[in-house]
Amino acid sequence: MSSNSSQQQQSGAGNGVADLAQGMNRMNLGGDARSYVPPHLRNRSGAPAPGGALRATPEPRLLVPLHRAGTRPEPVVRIAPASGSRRVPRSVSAYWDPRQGATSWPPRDERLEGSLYKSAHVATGINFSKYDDIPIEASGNDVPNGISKFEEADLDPLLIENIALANYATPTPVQKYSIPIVEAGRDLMACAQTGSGKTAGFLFPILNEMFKKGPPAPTSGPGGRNNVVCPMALILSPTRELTSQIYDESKRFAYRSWVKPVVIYGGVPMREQSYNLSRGCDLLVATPGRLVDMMDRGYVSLRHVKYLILDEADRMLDMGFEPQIRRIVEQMDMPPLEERVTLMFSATFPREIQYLARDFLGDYIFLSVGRVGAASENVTQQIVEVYENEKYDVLLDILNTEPAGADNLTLIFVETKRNADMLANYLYDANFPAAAIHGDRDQRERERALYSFRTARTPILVATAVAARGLDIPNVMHVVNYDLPNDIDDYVHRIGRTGRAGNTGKATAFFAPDKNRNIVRELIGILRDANQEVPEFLERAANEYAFGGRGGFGGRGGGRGGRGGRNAATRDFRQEADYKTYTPAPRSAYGNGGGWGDDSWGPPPSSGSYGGGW
Ligand SMILES: Nc1ncnc2c1ncn2[C@@H]1O[C@H](COP(=O)(O)OP(=O)(O)OP(=O)(O)O)[C@@H](O)[C@H]1O
Repeated sequence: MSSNSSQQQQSGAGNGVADLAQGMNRMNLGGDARSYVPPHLRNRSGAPAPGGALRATPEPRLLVPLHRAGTRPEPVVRIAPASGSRRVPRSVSAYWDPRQGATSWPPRDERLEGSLYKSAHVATGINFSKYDDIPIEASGNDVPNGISKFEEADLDPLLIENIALANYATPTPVQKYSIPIVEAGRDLMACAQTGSGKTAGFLFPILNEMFKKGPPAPTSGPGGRNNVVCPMALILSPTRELTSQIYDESKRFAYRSWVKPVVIYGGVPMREQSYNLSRGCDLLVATPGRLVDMMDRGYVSLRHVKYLILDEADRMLDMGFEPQIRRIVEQMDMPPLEERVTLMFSATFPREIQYLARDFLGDYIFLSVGRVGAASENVTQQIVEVYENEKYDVLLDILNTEPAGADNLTLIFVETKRNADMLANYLYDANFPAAAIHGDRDQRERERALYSFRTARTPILVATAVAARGLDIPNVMHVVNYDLPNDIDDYVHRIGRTGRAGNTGKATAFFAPDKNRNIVRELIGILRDANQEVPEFLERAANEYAFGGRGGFGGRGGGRGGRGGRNAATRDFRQEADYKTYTPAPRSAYGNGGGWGDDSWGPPPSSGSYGGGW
């Protein structure tokens, strides 16, 4: 491609056994964890003797962070030598010389590699190469050429090694372009289908730049404070689980480098997170609410941020999050947009959000892989007409016909937290081991539910929209929309929990004619775009809705695919004729029916028409 606008789960009472067993495991772990003293802290006063009696962990004090203010970074031992471990205690400065760059890498650690690279990787499926057939459009000024292989990019040798360890042979389309775009120092708004590798699409280029450029020169902390951590890259994402997943991915690719990723999110005590921060943080992965808390308490400063990434960017700029994002980006100490690289990624980018996003981006490149807001063609979609009172029976039929199991995890979406708990309980009582995840469960319960789903102890997970975006869970073969969402983009993200990385999957949606007519036209658009069958009852419902005087086709903004549709056909809204004069509809006219806030903060919806939280 050349330049210039180129075409180119609460476990209910029923599932208590699995939860209890796991809870006990955790309790044991917790006890061990409290007695454990890292080797480099042993022999300090107050530390228990190895094997000694448990004692309460003292409130961790802030240690001197990597980017200590006012001095050169002190050698900070990042990996403590455990007896019998092959890890060698070395300081960061032993691997990084400001004049020569990386001088050597720490030795490989097979045990660590085993946990970093084996457990999380989803095998790429038969349709992986088909990603190459998806049309790519990159628009903006001076669009850099894409790459076709990782080797073509000027990647740091350590990153290449880590990519090989992850078994990534070829870049996905979004990665082919994001790498050179970031290398050219450009801002990016990237829209690509669910499961198509967007996470690596932003991690690879920012880690690459960080590996090459090294840590920033230390400067004084705000107000002369020197115990504030100043990450060089900040990744924001809407949910705790997704944030945690991105952190895991960043550890894989930052392996053996000087870059230390840290994760912070709500729902868990701050103490451990602030302790982790105090040990140095170069790449921070956060939910907005917890980040604001940490900044207000003076743990974090953003003044060294060179790379700002909004994953699920359309969600991050939606009404529930926008005020926090503005605060973080515009009202704290983050460098202005000319002095940082800002990247936004999602599978959906409504026009209104593209409009808003301009406030955070410089002269950005818009990259779309396939149609903006389209569902992955790797997911076979089936829509079933079911009235509310029939849903449970139809679900049992499905589960009896296609039993969920270790290789066939089934994810069921419902609209309300209460229904999530109730349905999981009913299923459990009917001998279908199910867990539930939603925003009213505490974080430990949420993690337990997700863990028991991933490990197929409960191969059915009933979820609210909290699990709709970004989660990459191997072997999710079937997504059931027990309740359809009010927002078509939520539908696209939900069904995108299956059919990932070139694998195929199946999605079944219960269309309730009495409730779901508001998204019928957009749903038809999604089905057609993905070459799926459109059932006759849907066409009929669309016609009835159109002539029933209920706001006309498409509801908000004229419907998908039409001029002015939310995910406009013309993709980059800057290419539309009315771009200069365009002003979005009042914010109350759109948004996300699924919920609000980062589930640790945020105002409740002011309008009764929304889903009432995750
Ligand atoms: N180049 C690659 N080669 C092989 N597998 C890859 C490659 N890039 C990503 N993957 C794998 O593809 C899966 C999906 O990637 P990822 O979670 O980044 O998708 P996504 O586009 O962010 O999806 P979503 O829109 O749902 O957030 C992951 O299991 C990841 O490990």
